[in-house]
Amino acid sequence: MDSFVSEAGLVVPAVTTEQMREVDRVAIEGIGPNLYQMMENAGRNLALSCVEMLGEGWATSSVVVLAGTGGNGGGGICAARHLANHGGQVTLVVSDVERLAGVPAEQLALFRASGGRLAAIGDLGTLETSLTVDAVLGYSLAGAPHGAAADLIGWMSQGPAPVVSLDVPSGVDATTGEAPGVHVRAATTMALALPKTGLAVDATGEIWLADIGIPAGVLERARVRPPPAGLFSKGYRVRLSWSS
Ligand SMILES: NC(=O)C1=CN([C@@H]2O[C@H](COP(=O)(O)OP(=O)(O)OC[C@H]3O[C@@H](n4cnc5c(N)ncnc54)[C@H](OP(=O)(O)O)[C@@H]3O)[C@@H](O)[C@H]2O)[C@@H](O)CC1
Ligand SMILES: [K+]
Repeated sequence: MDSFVSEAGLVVPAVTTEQMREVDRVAIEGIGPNLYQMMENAGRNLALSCVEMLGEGWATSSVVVLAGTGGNGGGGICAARHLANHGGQVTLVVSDVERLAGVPAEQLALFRASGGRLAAIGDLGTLETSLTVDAVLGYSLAGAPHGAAADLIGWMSQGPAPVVSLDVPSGVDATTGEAPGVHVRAATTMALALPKTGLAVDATGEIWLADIGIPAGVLERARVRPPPAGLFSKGYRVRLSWSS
């Protein structure tokens, strides 16, 4: 079993998709955090990672955010809003705007009010990007990517710009690390709450773990080991490495 270790040497337990789904269920159906809170923390941490990856003068670089129709997409749309709010040159492309619903759809309404640019998937060929955010598919990947999601993955693979993936590189199975079809090769992957067992693969690139505010009591109720105390003592994102 691959273990994930912080730069301070703390061993962080990894979870399968099923375990993460149970954590989400306990949080959303129980005492919280609710999906709005978790997605906001995810998106804000992702925006901060983008700013750090682009460095000084980040706001003059073009950022393309590719979002799918579910929670992964919602986190990407949220990050796009935060970047646009701070003056970034952000272009958002959603795989299928009509299929957005619930909290992800509300994230899009917020993005539209941010002044960021929403482009159609047909405009992909015209887009320039210095950094691409991969928020297409998360841990609910079901089979080989198809349709618009596959098109977005293909677009990311053909360009030189680095890709930062939210939670898991799109097309990679969050439990096994296998890719049933096309998948993203990320420069960086920002995992949410806990590393997934499927992240111990090269497609992940650098692994960062973002805290999205889930208390230890919720993890314990989901029968998942909480991360070691002090893991986030220096901030909401920590770099992890894995050793097979
Ligand atoms: N606490 C947390 O951890 C939080 C986690 N969060 C994030 O949510 C993510 C999980 O969200 P999720 O369950 O909505 O699914 P997600 O992975 O976004 O997929 C969405 C859609 O993709 C599609 N699709 C699937 N397979 C496909 C294929 N082969 N080829 C093409 N399309 C395919 C399918 O759409 P459909 O086919 O039904 O139209 C499906 O509905 C998780 O990874 C994390 O990033 C945040 O919400 C914050 C809190
Ligand atoms: K992703």
